[in-house]
Amino acid sequence: MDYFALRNGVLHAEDVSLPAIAAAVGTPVYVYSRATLERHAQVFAEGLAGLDAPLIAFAVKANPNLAVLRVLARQGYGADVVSGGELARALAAGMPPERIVFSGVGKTREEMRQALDAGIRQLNIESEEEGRELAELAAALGKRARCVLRVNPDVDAGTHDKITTGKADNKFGVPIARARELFDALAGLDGLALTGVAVHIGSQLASLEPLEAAFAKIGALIGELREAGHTVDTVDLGGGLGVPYKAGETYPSPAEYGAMVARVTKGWNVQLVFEPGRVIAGNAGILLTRTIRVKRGVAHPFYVLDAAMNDLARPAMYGAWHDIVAVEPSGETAVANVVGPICETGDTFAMGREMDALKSGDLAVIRTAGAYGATMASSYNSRGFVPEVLVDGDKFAVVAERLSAAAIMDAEPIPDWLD
Ligand SMILES: Cc1ncc(COP(=O)(O)O)c(C=O)c1O
Ligand SMILES: N[C@@H](CCCC[NH3+])C(=O)O
Repeated sequence: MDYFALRNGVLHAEDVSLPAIAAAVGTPVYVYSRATLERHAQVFAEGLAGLDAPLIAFAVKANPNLAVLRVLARQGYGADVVSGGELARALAAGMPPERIVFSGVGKTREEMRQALDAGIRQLNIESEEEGRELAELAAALGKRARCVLRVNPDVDAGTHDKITTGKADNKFGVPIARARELFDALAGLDGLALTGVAVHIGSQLASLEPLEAAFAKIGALIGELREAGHTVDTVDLGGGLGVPYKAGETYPSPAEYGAMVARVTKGWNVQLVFEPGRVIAGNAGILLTRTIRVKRGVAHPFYVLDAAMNDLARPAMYGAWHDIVAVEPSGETAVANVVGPICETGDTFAMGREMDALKSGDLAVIRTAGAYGATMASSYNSRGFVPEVLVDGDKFAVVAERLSAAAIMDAEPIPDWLD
């Protein structure tokens, strides 16, 4: 069921018409559907129903909005965080520390301390140096840091190069071949309780095969570590499930993913942790925008939107496709270039795209923008930060205010010695 659907010719988010949101909040604006977030959270959890009490930790980087996190916390979700800021958000949204895991290749000492103070479930350590620093810090605080070792299985996830994380030359994790040696070095340290492994090979995966290949390598590693006398009670399988960005595309379902995981992890006898991001939030959000100008081009017209690459970076950054549709489609289609107003040629959402015809003033929607959308926004060209709205049935609320260019200027003092 699509909670972003036409009703009497007008696109709605659940029971709220998008023109009503545009009138109240202005554009561009991200709009999230609570019902969609909840359904995705439930479908993902149901996909894992064959497993013994897995921990599902939403990858906060995908959508760190506090209201969104609160919705997921209410679904029993925990959080996968990668910075002190994300940790603070997960806690503020009501995620219990025992459901929070901390990933990331460059945790600072201060962030480690924050994690220890909060008493989170585990830190996923990514190097020997990090493990030693954490051990020393925890011991000094009279604690033992619960942690797992993130390994790099050298598996090609078959996704965009910039979001592949499990190939040998990527910065993430430690080479799987060194895992045993690092367990030998770290597991005995006073300040550490190193009792598991983590793996995450990339994002927007279109196939389960690379995941299965990576998980099989983890299975072999568990045997090797246990044989060497180490405890392995936790395995964090990361996130990565892709979602359709084009109408009609299909991706592996959470049920297929869960069945594969159940088959591969049979007999592991560990607590499994999952870190889904995009599959939960991606199709739970859209970017609502207004057409500022329709400009004649050589081959195709340019539709200049009031949303730009600073609001949604994915097309400029990865050449990513997002469907773009009119909020009140006239039934006419056109072939157009869809761009933002920023002074970069890369500020382009689509080139030569057959789509709903738009004229100046028309509202349009960029779909599948609930993950890695607002969270990657900037204020480039001094456009301010895009606001966010959460819809719940027939009501909606601003859950992130527009941070205006003026508000940003307020945080930029000019030193008096420049006078
Ligand atoms: C460690 C880690 N876990 C989880 C995720 C979430 O990935 P996705 O949004 O593809 O599920 C990411 C991002 O790729 C990540 O780096
Ligand atoms: N930002 C990326 C995903 C990165 C995943 C982070 N590990 C995207 O929009 O597709």
